[in-house]
Amino acid sequence: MKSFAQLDGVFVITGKGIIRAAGRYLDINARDVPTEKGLGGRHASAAAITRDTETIAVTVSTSGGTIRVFKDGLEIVKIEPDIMLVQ
Ligand SMILES: Nc1ncnc2c1ncn2[C@@H]1O[C@H](COP(=O)(O)OP(=O)(O)OP(=O)(O)O)[C@@H](O)[C@H]1O
Repeated sequence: MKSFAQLDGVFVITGKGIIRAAGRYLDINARDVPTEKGLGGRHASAAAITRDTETIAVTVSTSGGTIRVFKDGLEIVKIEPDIMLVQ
């Protein structure tokens, strides 16, 4: 998985956690999706695919490592890497 993560594009993972594909391009119209200022095409298309299909999308930003989860076209979780809680 680590080496496939080097590919451009997204992983497609089933609800049961099985990876179906890697390095896929999301061919979707992301123009009207509300994403945070400064985020690019990858985050917008991740949000858009959850608006148009029954999916969730998880992104890890290459600039800073912020993790976001999108559902129904909206960001529902945001985890900043410097606020990591260790139990
Ligand atoms: N619709 C898409 N499906 C899959 N990959 C995409 C899509 N749009 C952009 N990417 C890829 O994501 C990478 C980052 O693109 P971009 O900088 O526009 O996204 P970003 O949302 O700012 O993400 P990051 O914070 O990681 O840079 C690029 O290599 C680009 O090819």
